[in-house]
Amino acid sequence: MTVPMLQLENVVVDFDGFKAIDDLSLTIESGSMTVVIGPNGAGKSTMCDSIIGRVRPASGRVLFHGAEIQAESEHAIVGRGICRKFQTPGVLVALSVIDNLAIAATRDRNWWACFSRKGEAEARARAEEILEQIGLTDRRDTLAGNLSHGEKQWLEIGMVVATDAELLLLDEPTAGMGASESSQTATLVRSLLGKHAVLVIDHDIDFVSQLGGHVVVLHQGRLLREGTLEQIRADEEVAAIYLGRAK
Ligand SMILES: Nc1ncnc2c1ncn2[C@@H]1O[C@H](COP(=O)(O)OP(=O)(O)OP(=O)(O)O)[C@@H](O)[C@H]1O
Repeated sequence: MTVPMLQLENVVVDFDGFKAIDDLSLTIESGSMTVVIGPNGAGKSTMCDSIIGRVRPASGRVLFHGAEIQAESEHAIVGRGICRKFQTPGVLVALSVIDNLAIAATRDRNWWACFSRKGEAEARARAEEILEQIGLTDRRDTLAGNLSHGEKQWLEIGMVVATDAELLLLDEPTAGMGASESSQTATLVRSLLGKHAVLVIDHDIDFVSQLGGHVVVLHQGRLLREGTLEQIRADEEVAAIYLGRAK
């Protein structure tokens, strides 16, 4: 029997008696796409926080390739190959696009990073590849601070990709984007699958439908439903608590 890449087993996250995550179990396979939706306060960000070690579950387990990681430091979890992009772009605004990517590609995920930095040439080559993948070739030498909001988001996705993490967590990658940029983002995120597994949190149902992944609906910290978007859309309870409300 093969061990799934990531498993949440009965995870509970408790903030002073309030269960932000309540007995959540979830499996993510290598190379796959999982899209997490749910109303405000459903626990989506807290779920990601529990995967990357930012919050500690009160009970339950988080397993990466079968190893328990719920008590590990964020640093150790990044070292295992899990990397998160936050909603707000965190690019280095005074550096060019290519330099941002090269720095991200240089960072060695292992704890001895300072002794074993990837070769400069290797990192530059990887940065050029990613530049093309994120569609910013013609912005190569532009300072990141001069990019549009959408371009910054793509650069940051590129920086997460440059870490070569196996599991990428993308928290609202289309925040602040228009329809055309969102659609390009969906194409970019889909292009990452296979080499990476991607977990996306997003509110925008058009974007979710363009991603075409396995959809998980959280509600009050619990897994309400999971399935294809079509199955989720057809579910009356989901419509009542989430899709109906979003209309
Ligand atoms: N550090 C904290 N201390 C106390 N309560 C918290 C903390 N972090 C989150 N919560 C609460 O936990 C619940 C889940 O929050 P969370 O941010 O995970 O939801 P979400 O689904 O990501 O929401 P949104 O879509 O609005 O970002 C909310 O009721 C929130 O107020």
